[in-house]
Amino acid sequence: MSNEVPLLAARDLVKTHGRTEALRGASVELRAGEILAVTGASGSGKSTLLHCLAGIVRPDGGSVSYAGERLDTLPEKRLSELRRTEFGVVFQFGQLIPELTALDNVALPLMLAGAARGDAHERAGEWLERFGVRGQEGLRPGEMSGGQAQRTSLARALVTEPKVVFADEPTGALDSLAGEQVMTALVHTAREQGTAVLLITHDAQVAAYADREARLSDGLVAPTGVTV
Ligand SMILES: Nc1ncnc2c1ncn2[C@@H]1O[C@H](COP(=O)(O)OP(=O)(O)OP(=O)(O)O)[C@@H](O)[C@H]1O
Repeated sequence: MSNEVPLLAARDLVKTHGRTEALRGASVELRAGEILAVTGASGSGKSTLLHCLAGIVRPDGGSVSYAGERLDTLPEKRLSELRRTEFGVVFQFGQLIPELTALDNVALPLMLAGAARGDAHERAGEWLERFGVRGQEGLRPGEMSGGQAQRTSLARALVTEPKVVFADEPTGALDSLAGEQVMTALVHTAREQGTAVLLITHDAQVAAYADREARLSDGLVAPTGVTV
């Protein structure tokens, strides 16, 4: 283990959904620029861990710190600002806005951050090009292939140049070729930008793209992180 201060750290996280203890004292760290795969069986608590780390859900116990700041106790206003400026998220089913074109979907986070429409569109176009979604800027998500839509989601997650991208099974709905293209694009861009990635997957081939693996089992992270 390095002595470097982690960018994001969860300690002894507990989260209960009704009677289900999704997390039972899970601890995990993510360093700046690191790609960490969180793996584990279905129901082991992977998504719940991601939601707590990304400040989407507050844990019932334990702590989450981002760059030395406690997220779990942060007022909602500051938390949503942090999510908007420092974090990007990608889910299994892209979750693009179906009524908006690819260009507008990617421009949206910039406009929410105050960018003018023209500037936001220009940068969104550049990011779509980086992710190989060239010439499809005017398509709506339903008119794109799964891989194109997911690469558009990556562009949307990275367009604000966040410090951390949270990716929950980003290839889970794709065939293996499209999945490889998505992972290659994500890893390449994260390395280039120095973006840390918390990648949830149950697929060993996807986990192999990461620097390190943390395995969840019944709401706990296995004692030693496995290096891949
Ligand atoms: N909103 C919720 N309400 C009730 N139970 C929930 C909720 N979210 C998660 N759970 C339960 O908590 C446990 C952990 O779920 P979680 O989605 O975090 O696991 P996971 O490892 O991501 O699973 P999968 O790989 O199937 O997505 C599961 O037993 C799940 O059924």
